Amino acid sequence: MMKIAIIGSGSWGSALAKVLSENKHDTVLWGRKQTIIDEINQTHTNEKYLPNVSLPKEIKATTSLSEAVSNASMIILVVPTNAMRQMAQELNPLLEDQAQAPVIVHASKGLEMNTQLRISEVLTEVLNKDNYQDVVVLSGPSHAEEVARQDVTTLTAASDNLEAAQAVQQAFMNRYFRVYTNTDVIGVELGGALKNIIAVGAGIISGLGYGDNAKAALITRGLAEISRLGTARGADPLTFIGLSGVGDLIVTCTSPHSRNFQAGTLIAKGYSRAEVSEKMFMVVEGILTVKVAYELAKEYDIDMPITEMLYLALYTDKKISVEDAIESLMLREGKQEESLDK
Ligand SMILES: NC(=O)C1=CN([C@@H]2O[C@H](COP(=O)(O)OP(=O)(O)OC[C@H]3O[C@@H](n4cnc5c(N)ncnc54)[C@H](OP(=O)(O)O)[C@@H]3O)[C@@H](O)[C@H]2O)C=CC1
Ligand SMILES: O=C(CO)COP(=O)(O)O
Repeated sequence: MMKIAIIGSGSWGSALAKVLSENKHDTVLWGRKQTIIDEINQTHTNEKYLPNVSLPKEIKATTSLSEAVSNASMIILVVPTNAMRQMAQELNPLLEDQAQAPVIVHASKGLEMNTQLRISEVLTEVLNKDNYQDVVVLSGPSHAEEVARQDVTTLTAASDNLEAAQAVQQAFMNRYFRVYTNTDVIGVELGGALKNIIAVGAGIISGLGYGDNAKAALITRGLAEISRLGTARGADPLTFIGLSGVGDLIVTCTSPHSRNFQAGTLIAKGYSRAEVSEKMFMVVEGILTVKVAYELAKEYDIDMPITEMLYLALYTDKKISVEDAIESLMLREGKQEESLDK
């Protein structure tokens, strides 16, 4: 058993802390809001982010980053993608004097705005490489609410160093939480980040009353465009038919638990991007990732028609209605079906 620090006491950080504590690890959960930290310590709940869940009383919560990471063998970052750089900068000096360099894990899903970097790229860019062992990505179809009630869940731990991925696998595995390893970090991170875009689209078509045919079309063609961009960025195409690809697409595009899906239903009701962000108090990564993916698609000259339509609807004043966007997707030139070329 080891000390594991979880950085981020939102839905996913709290659910992961619950799993690790149930696995008897010395689990410390860091968050920036004293009220939430006090609630976790005193009533063993986090009603804002994980309602109606009893957390193990052994979880120690703190607002002190140095207390959280001191002597931790594993540090798991679970803050929104665009807070990762800042968190890594704050972690850097705290890792200087550790007796043993920790494994760094992240379990978030997005691409950094402005730099277009994957989260592991941000972490390796910022963290002093002498002060940590490896970076591991934990991803896959896993709603926090379901993990918290011990529903059967499968994930992927990916790292360039298989042994580091195996360490994460061992820390988390139990009768309801099964972890596979993978060495395709690029594919696992891109699958997790880009599926959020398609989940926003799924929420939109559901909100507009389209049926299961449309949903299946969106998931399948969404997977095709995720795979095209992913392989152009160096991912193994097979990764996209794994847990962090099609697995996560299925879970987020078909579930009302998904915040990205919920955001899509609000867009279908006519709310603007700013209004949706305001109404959803939890992080909706897909709305930001649309912009980054659109820019990458242009840069790499990749056809990503669903992403492009969402970008036009959310980020431009073209005033394209969702119905018009769907019609224009449907009426594009007829094509031959294949997964990677067009
Ligand atoms: N929820 C889920 O089921 C899953 C989520 N994920 C991914 O995990 C990541 C986190 O999501 P999730 O936990 O659900 O998000 P939530 O919205 O539930 O929680 C976000 C957490 O991040 C904190 N936070 C926000 N901004 C900052 C910042 N600038 N610096 C430090 N902390 C900050 C919030 O703190 P505060 O309360 O102080 O604002 C809160 O604790 C996302 O990338 C998401 O895609 C992955 C798998 C499953
Ligand atoms: O990534 C998730 C499940 O695997 C959670 O998705 P949402 O952020 O859309 O809720």
